[in-house]
Amino acid sequence: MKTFSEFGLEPKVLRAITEMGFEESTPIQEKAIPVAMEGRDLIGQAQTGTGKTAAFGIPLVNKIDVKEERIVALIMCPTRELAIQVAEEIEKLGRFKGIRSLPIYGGQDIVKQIRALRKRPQIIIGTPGRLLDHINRKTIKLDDVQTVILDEADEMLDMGFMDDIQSILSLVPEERNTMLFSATMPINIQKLAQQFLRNPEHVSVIPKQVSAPSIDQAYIELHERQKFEALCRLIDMEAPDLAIIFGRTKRRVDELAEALQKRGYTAEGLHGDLSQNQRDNVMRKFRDGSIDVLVATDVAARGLDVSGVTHVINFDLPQDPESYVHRIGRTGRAGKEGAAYTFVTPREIDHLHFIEKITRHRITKKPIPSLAEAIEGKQKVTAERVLEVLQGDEHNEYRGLAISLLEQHDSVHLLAAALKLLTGDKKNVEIELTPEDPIRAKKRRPDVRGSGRRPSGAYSTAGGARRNGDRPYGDRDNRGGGYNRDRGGSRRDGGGGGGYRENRDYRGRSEGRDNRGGGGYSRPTNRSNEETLV
Ligand SMILES: Nc1ncnc2c1ncn2[C@@H]1O[C@H](COP(=O)(O)OP(=O)(O)OP(=O)(O)O)[C@@H](O)[C@H]1O
Ligand SMILES: [Mg+2]
Repeated sequence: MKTFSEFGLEPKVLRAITEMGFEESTPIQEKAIPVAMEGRDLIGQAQTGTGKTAAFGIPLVNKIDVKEERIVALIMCPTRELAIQVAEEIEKLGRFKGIRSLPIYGGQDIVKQIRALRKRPQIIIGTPGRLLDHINRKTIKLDDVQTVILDEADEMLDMGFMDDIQSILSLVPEERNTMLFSATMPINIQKLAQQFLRNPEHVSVIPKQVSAPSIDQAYIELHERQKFEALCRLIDMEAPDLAIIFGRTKRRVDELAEALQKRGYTAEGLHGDLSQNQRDNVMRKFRDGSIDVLVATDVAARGLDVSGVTHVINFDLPQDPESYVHRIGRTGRAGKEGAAYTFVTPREIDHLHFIEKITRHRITKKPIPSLAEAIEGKQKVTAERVLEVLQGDEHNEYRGLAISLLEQHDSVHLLAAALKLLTGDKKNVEIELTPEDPIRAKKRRPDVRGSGRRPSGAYSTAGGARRNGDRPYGDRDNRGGGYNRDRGGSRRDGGGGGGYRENRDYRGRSEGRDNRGGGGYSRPTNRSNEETLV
């Protein structure tokens, strides 16, 4: 691997990279940085968590003149959280140079954004909808833009941003450098690239597996009603530093976060029905460790980079293999190890095997953790905490008390009692979640079924293995069309007792949109997508 000093970057940029703790470039960076520095258009593909942001961020920050008072670069991202995250990374990279960058996204006060724009940022990082708003209000001018970057391009198209992206790109001067990053290269991305990129260099890191090898993948087969108990045991057993739990719908996420809180875990939910402020708060708390479990819909599956995420748990099986790869890719980032667990109900087993086939990775079956394993896990954490305190000297003030207690009691008993107190008893709150319908594999087109063939051609690389150029699930415009989700209603728990009672209370579900599989949902074209979609 190359060190960053070999790219011929400015000393100030190099210094920023060093301060960020990057020593060697990642494979995608090694390939992409020289191409970008030559000013060539680029299409980039690489596995999750391998530093794509810096792959375009470093050459971008390197080439911008700090004296510039106009917007010279535009980065488009699918979600607000990603815009914020990418902006933070750009900010860090450009610190010593004094580069001014600004995230622009829906849900944030537009007047505040207009004020921030007066500080003459050189780089704008935005979601397409809100960007277009500013362009129409003439508060953002693209006449001087020399570099455009599309991050998570396939996701942006899936979210219905094609029209917006086209409008935006057609306003940028043709004489420019364009870079497109995408996990997959479906036909609509290829068309977009043909339309807006000039003789692009394909920069891809082709992995044997689609997902990062540093992620240990397992699944647990269980019934819907066993999921919550299994989740608590799994968390206790594994004692994650930080965990992300994915639920299928917004309702699911809300219920799950609340249920976990009732059991004494520090968990919060993240989905698109929360206000921007709430979303920012949850993300901040998760990043600084004041909560250690984030329960999320697929809104958190793409691109989000929180260091210290040791576990991803798919409480509900994801809709498609691609979503699976992105969800589990929230752990095992930047060369670290991670564990991914997926809950699968018996009726969903076929779907899981399909995910295995497309991702070309075997997912190991594991049993539901036993109560004993859960308790053991919790006890281990307590013991570790005690031993950690022992390292310091803050416990010295308890020595007197310890001595006097030991004079009266047996040492083992005494320590056991203290450990019990520290471990805390699980709050035995009865929890009921509204059951979700199982995911069922759609009837696949015969040419795709079971083929699992390797992709070929320049366009089908990393992500191609998943997609295979074809769409195993049909067109994503109506993703979910084949699942039973689009009944427009769902069973609701009748409450009472330990199990589920069906009272056939069907209700309309806006949550369906979390997975873009809800009833009657088709690709939106309105500009407030990023506010409503996930
Ligand atoms: N050369 C490097 N050395 C060490 N860490 C790095 C390096 N480059 C990037 N990182 C860190 O790796 C993490 C993942 O990077 P990033 O978010 O850019 O991944 P990504 O490829 O965009 O992933 P995704 O596909 O999920 O969007 C970040 O925390 C980033 O700071
Ligand atoms: Mg990314």
